[in-house]
Amino acid sequence: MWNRLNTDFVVIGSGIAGLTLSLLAAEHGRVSLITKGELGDGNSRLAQGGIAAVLGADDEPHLHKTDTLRTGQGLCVDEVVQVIVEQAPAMIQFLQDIGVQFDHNDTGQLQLGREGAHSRNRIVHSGGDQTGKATMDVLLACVHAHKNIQIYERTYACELVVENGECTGLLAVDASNAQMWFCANSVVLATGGLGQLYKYTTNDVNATGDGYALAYRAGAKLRDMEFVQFHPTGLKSETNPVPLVSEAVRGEGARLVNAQQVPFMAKYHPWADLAGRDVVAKAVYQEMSLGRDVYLDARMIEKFEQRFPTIYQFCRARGINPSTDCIPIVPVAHYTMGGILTDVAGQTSILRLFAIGEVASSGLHGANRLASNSLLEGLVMAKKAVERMVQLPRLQGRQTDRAAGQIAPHTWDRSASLSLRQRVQDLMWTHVGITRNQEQLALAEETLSAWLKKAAVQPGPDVNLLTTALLVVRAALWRQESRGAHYRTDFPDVSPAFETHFIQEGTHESVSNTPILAASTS
Ligand SMILES: Cc1cc2nc3c(=O)[nH]c(=O)nc-3n(C[C@H](O)[C@H](O)[C@H](O)COP(=O)(O)OP(=O)(O)OC[C@H]3O[C@@H](n4cnc5c(N)ncnc54)[C@H](O)[C@@H]3O)c2cc1C
Ligand SMILES: O=C([O-])CC(=O)C(=O)O
Repeated sequence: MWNRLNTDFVVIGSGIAGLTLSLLAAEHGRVSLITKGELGDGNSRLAQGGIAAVLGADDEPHLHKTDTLRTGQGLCVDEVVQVIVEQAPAMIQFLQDIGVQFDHNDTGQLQLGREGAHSRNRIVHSGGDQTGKATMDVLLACVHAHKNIQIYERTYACELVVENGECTGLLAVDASNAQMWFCANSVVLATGGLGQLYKYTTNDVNATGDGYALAYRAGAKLRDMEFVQFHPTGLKSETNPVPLVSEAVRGEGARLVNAQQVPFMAKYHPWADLAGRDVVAKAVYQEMSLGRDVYLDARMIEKFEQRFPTIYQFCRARGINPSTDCIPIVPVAHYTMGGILTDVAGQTSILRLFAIGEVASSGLHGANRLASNSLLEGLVMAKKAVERMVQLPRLQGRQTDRAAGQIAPHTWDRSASLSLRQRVQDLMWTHVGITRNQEQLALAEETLSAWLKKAAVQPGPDVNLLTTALLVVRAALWRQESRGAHYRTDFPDVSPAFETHFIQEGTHESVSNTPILAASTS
């Protein structure tokens, strides 16, 4: 039996987006905060480079906006970019007010770093390359201290409850398999990305893309799922996740070199090592396809250990000293630009269902995300969503037992089976990776569909994993061009005919067996 719990806001996910939203919403009512692992798990605490915000004397919001739009290659939503870059300095101030200590220079000003495709220095960071951890530690302390926030750790969000076109709750199971039905005035998906669909990724093990599948099954619209960003500089390693070597290292002067220690990026782009992430990842991939190993030469960076302590430790653990050795690197799956379609306040296509952070497609990133715009998006969209949610008329417990009753209680395995996860990761890496083509994608679609058919007998994480993988593949098949992070070897150029979005809309009826059929463009 689903055990009914009444609350005002249900928040799924405890990364930067979920924690910030919980804190702000808790000023207006009771928050139930649900997270798959321990509080604060996910990608946010791994963030290295920092948070982009216009704070320098030579910078202006319109420059940050221009950089974001250029990098997104025609698919950003202007209004959303405008709002997010304008709100950025206020959100940095918010973090400082609650206790986050950003790094300062000798004159006491915030130290502003540089990353790819930014025309100005505008990345604030903390502890050198520990921005995610430093920010999350403070947010976690605030959330723990707030009496209006009830925390549910090791609890897996299974299914959204939709009644009469409105999202009225969530079904979840905890580690003891207790089945909870959260009835709320609004439900927020802050479930992060899908990097774990890929064999090589920087993403936390929890980033399995559950939120996309939940939203799809509830009947929500998803946009631009083909755009998965590959970071050019994962530290060459067979571990999961692969450690990241931040783009900020190139911002401090490091250069990509071949085995002969010759820099090569200038031949690919005028901005060389600080070109957009898609350009650099593709260049590294091309060099490697010619059988050449690629390295990052960071030997010129003074006091590397102080500026990048995390990366320094990653390297030292593998016998590399960044001050004397070049660092072997590989491109790895890193970020999901596409996601659950939302407006500028995180409202999805289903009333009372919100999506914020990496799981959302707010329109900030388009076909390719500008570095350090993601933590920023999570912060701003958390604020915007709360402002909208508190205006909704209250449901006041109008949820009917029928809604949850439609979904039979299950014994949920809370993690996808290991062998299936590995098979999906291998398939996605080889067929839906940095480059893709019709043949590879068609085979991936066929294979994933067959696996999904088998898995759908027992709803759970396997179904979510496969559903999300299929959403990526279907979108990649549709986009017969190369734009941003999506590179089709059979359609290598940008096509004006595809300067548009790909929308996949779930059907609410598909709640237990997930046929992925409906798709449209807008
Ligand atoms: C190594 C690395 C470095 C990065 N560096 C930067 C950077 O410097 N600057 C920047 O802007 N961006 C950076 N990014 C990207 C950025 O960190 C993420 O996009 C961002 O943190 C996402 O925040 P989020 O709150 O949306 O999701 P996450 O922080 O990933 O949190 C998702 C949460 O949802 C929970 N969850 C998922 N599914 C379920 C479920 N079914 N039930 C319950 N809970 C669930 C997870 O457990 C987790 O708590 C980096 C990413 C990585 C991986
Ligand atoms: O540190 C990095 O390179 C990662 C980063 O900024 C981002 O993903 O925005």
